[in-house]
Amino acid sequence: MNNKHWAIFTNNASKKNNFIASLLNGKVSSGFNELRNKKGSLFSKSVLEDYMRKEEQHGRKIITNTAQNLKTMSSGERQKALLAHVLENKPDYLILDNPFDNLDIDTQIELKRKLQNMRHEISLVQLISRKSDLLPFVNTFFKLEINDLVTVEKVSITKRLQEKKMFRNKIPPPLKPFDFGEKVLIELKNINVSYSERPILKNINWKIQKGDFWELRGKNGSGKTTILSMITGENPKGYGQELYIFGQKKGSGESVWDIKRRIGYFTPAMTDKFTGYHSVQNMVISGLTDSLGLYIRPTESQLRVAKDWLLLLGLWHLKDKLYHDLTIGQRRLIMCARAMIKHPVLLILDEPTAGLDDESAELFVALVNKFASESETAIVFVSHRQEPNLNPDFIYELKMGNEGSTGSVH
Ligand SMILES: Nc1ncnc2c1ncn2[C@@H]1O[C@H](COP(=O)(O)OP(=O)(O)OP(=O)(O)O)[C@@H](O)[C@H]1O
Repeated sequence: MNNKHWAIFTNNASKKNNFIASLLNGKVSSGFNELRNKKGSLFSKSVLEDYMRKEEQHGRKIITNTAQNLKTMSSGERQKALLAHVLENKPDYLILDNPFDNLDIDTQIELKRKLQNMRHEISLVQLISRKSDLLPFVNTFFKLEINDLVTVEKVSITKRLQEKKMFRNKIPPPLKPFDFGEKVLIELKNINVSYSERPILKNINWKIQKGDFWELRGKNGSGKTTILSMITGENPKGYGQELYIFGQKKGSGESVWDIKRRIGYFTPAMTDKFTGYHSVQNMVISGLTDSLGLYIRPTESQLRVAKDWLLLLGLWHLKDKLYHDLTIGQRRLIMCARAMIKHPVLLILDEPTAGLDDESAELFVALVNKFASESETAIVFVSHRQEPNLNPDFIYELKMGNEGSTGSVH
């Protein structure tokens, strides 16, 4: 049987959730008649997050019968667990919301192969924001313009944005000078980590110096998040090891506050989930006060530097709008500016382009490149996407092995 399969191209303004809910509730739009009265399942990040919340609330595993809970699994391990779970219910069709986000290249290939193999048994509806993710056997194409489905011909790979259209101004300088004098910011010497006797990291040696721009690569489960939690001082496995964070050995009485105030951290979950009601301008300024959202009256100089950032991003006209009312792409840029505004000693960007459409991802990467070249901040950028325009100075790559992942510098 030749099933019909759909790709729905979304951008950051598309109301994906409305579409998904209607389809699953049997309100089938024209163009999807084959799915009428059929049983559908959803494979998405928000479904995974729901299960994670439920596991925590009920204190037991819900979709797996392994010893490990979803929360401590790597993103790739979670995605695999969810796919197995949604297929157990034997749906007639499966909605896949950006299924390749957060997956390493090999796991993406494996998932593509799996979906290809089941294309005769099950119909697939792929919601897709990066055109390079398109499943090759999909035969029907739509675009979701806010709430409206528009038929499209197979969309060609997007045109590149004109460099000159991006960010003409310089990165606004910090209000206060850089506050760490030494060259070496972070040093991991022969770091080993294992969980329940399972080795994860083996003899990791990594030095991050002032102004370095690093990309951190590695397959799902190779230990990238574990390394980041070492750098931010949050992982207790760092005790007793040769881990130096801003000059201080882990466990030598260092202040968590001192570490945190020197690090700008950006991850999409924190952007997309933020629920307070703050103006765009205040969200940017809150990066100077180490709060998420502004709870004090801003000073003149804070207002001035926020204006420069918003002008740089081309979002000055939105300064009084609620952060909530922006598109996802705009929110990510604002949160990235929020993390950069004080020129932290170290900026960590954890899968920052996941879920963005091609154009927004390109804009985001251009902002990071510009910040790297015009500031003294060191940057660690973690991504599976291998963003084509990212310009890191070095790549730190984790390679998985039986005794844990080892690292190398390129
Ligand atoms: N608290 C924990 N208890 C048990 N196992 C853990 C814990 N934290 C992490 N792990 C395991 O350590 C391994 C490395 O996880 P980590 O999240 O660091 O990988 P990652 O490289 O960030 O993966 P991904 O790219 O999929 O996010 C995984 O196999 C994970 O299941």
